Amino acid sequence: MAVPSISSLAPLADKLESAKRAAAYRAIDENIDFQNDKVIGIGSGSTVVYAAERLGQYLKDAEYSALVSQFICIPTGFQSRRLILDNGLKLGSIEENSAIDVDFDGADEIDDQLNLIKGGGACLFLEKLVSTSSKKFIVVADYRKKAPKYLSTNWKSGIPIEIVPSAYVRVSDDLKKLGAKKVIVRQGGSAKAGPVVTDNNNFLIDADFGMLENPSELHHKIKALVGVVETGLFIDNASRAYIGNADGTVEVFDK
Ligand SMILES: O=C(CO)[C@H](O)[C@H](O)COP(=O)(O)O
Repeated sequence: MAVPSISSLAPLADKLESAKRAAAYRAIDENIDFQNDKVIGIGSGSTVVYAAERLGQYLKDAEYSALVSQFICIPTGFQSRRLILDNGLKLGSIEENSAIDVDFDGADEIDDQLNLIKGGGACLFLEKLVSTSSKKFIVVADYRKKAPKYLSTNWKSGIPIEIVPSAYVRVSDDLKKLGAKKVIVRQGGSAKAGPVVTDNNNFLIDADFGMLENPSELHHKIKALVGVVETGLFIDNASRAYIGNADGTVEVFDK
């Protein structure tokens, strides 16, 4: 079955979903070198679902099938592992494939320098490991994610930070000393009594520092705290961002 052209797709009932799909499909179409790429990163969240779906469509297309069936796809957590398997793609590990050709992932917010806040889905550590191991990191997102200028303008939940569980009190105190207005250990809510546990058996803190004029400096200060595994600030990492709009158009931003 031939890969359907984007212009031939019927719009989805939900405009937001159509925007995510348009961004993710175009990102896959324009950023994979089918002859030469071998290792593909597949991130986490609701937008990258469409990126995996698009790659699955290429797998079913006789023209691409032999090449795509040889692609090794590297996941960023449990959800993305399922996306890879459910679309018939070959699952690999970062241990065996530490050099990735191109990675596709979502974002919680994107500034005008293509710095990102990530970790809304609790997968930030593996997302950073995979994206920083990739020659190209392509962000796929909908129109709600573009910050007018600075990060933490639209994303109000704070910066997600993965921490070693036993350090949660110490890190919370240290984050307040760094200027955080609000620090929360992320809770499972009605789905789990107690903190969210990441795919790496760690906890997450969401720390609200207000609007971020210098996300790089803040990232380095947080990263230096004892007990911090990684921050959800992705600085100077993304190569390009595809942002889907409600009217079906997609904007592309380059680093
Ligand atoms: O960082 C993430 C998970 O840790 C996701 O990529 C981010 O939350 C974006 O998700 P969505 O595509 O659902 O908006």
